[in-house]
Amino acid sequence: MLFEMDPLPLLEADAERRAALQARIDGHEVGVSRAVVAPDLIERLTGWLAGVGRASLPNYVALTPGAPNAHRVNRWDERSFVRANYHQFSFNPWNQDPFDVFRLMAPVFRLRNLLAGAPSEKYLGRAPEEGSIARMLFHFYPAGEGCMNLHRDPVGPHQVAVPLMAMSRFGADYSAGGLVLQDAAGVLRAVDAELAPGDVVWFHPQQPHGIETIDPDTPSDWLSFRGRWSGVFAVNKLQGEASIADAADLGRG
Ligand SMILES: O=C(O)CCC(=O)C(=O)O
Ligand SMILES: [Fe+2]
Repeated sequence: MLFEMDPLPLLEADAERRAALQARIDGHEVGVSRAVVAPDLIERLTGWLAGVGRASLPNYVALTPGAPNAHRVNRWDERSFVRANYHQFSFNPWNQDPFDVFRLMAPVFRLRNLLAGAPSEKYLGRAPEEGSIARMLFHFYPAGEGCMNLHRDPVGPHQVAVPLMAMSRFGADYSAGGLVLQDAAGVLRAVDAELAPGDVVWFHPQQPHGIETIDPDTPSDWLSFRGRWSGVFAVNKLQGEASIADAADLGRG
């Protein structure tokens, strides 16, 4: 169900290619950019995050200017617009880290902005723009319990396409559940089997999507870090801002 996209540098350089890509995304087709980050680097990054996840006390940190990067555990947290079970590791552009994640992920954030008609570096500076900032979020869905309800994300000047990075291997790290997207005919389709760590899928924010429970028959263990990682290239409003609409939870599908 995925279509292969032009390489990111070609898309960044060519408005016509971007328009053709966005037309397919608007039609609820799902594109994929292959090997945006090398798999061995993904493995080092997720290994580091798992260590942070085991050793740090999880916290809910409000998104305010200068907020720290954070590790949060979300277990059906009613404060979330979309109900889910996962570890979240959030990175804000004003903080630095050993992997230089915003430099590593910059080509994806730039294309995300250009598709939305925004300057390529928007939201990536040290200060918020329109009350919003780019955030690199790493989500870990533990086997046995990790999931996210089906939902639609808002469309606006900040986004017309959502990029998500695969960071685990279907069939090796887990063998059931994962990312599902509703196609134009209304059928839910699983895509993880078609992805390798470091691949990025691009889809329309209003296209219903979610994470089906990872290996639902496995006893869950929030500290083993057996399960599924993904990378989310987000633009989020700061606490108290109304500039961006909220996501809409569609339940368990
Ligand atoms: O964690 C994922 O891969 C999906 C995240 C998502 O859809 C969202 O945060 O809106
Ligand atoms: Fe989403």
